[in-house]
Amino acid sequence: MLIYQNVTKRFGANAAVDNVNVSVDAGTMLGIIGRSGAGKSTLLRLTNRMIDPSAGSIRFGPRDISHLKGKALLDWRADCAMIFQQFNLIPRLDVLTNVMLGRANSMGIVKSVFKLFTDAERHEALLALERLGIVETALQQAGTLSGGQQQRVAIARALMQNPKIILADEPIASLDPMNAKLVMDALRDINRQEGMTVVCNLHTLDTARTYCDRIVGMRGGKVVFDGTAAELTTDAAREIYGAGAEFDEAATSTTINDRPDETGSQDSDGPRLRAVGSAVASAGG
Ligand SMILES: Nc1ncnc2c1ncn2[C@@H]1O[C@H](COP(=O)(O)OP(=O)(O)OP(=O)(O)O)[C@@H](O)[C@H]1O
Repeated sequence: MLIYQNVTKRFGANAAVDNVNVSVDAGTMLGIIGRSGAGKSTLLRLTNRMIDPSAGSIRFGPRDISHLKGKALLDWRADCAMIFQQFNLIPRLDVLTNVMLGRANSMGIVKSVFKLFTDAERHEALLALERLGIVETALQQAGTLSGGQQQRVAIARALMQNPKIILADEPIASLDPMNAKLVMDALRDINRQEGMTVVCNLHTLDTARTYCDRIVGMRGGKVVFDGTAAELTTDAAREIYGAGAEFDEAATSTTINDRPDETGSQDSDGPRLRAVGSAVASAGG
């Protein structure tokens, strides 16, 4: 279980995350939504402890991860895989090596610098790539792959880390709808197959609705919605994104929806809400 208790992060006078209280059951696929600047990335960076909270605590199972230092902090970062919008691969290295670098935290800096991987690790990395449907790219330079392929390499690298939780910071924001769907399908598959907790920042409301068991909506650093896709009503979406936001249907190009029956029947404003999510994201970010 992941528990945020009165978590605040201030940058000067600005509370980027403002007294957040959320408990996430193990094995949940959690989506965090909100317009640009709402505090989504800050919450993830607090979770993997790239930054320290100004107040409050974050617990993962029995560990209070908000005040870890030294080896305990390194251990937590190894347990906590992070996927970024811009993939963060090493473009000149081949795909297989990039995936095996997921082991770097546990194998030590010297071994990873000299790329001293075992046959078993190579095999495991190939299996991860196969699972992601891109094993044929194993010997290509990572930088030559499409964005969607690179993000799947990043997911394979995360799997190689043997994490206890995956944090994904807008993993599909740079991808076209088809690749976005492949990446979200992969994250959901890992969540379902391994029972792995996945926390995913998303720009688009419809993606959160389609893929997430639970959705947290942030605005101005605060949690203003916490519920299921079905509970995310028109009013709740307005509260998250700001009422009366002007939007243009043409800005809704990043919608993905592989469960049209469910999302289409939840309420008659479904397409409009999707438009609000995408348009606000486009305008703000
Ligand atoms: N390192 C920092 N120094 C100062 N202010 C910061 C820093 N990081 C974030 N902020 C501020 O904190 C607030 C929340 O930013 P954050 O990046 O968490 O929002 P977000 O919801 O992830 O936005 P986006 O969707 O655009 O990524 C913003 O006002 C931002 O300017």
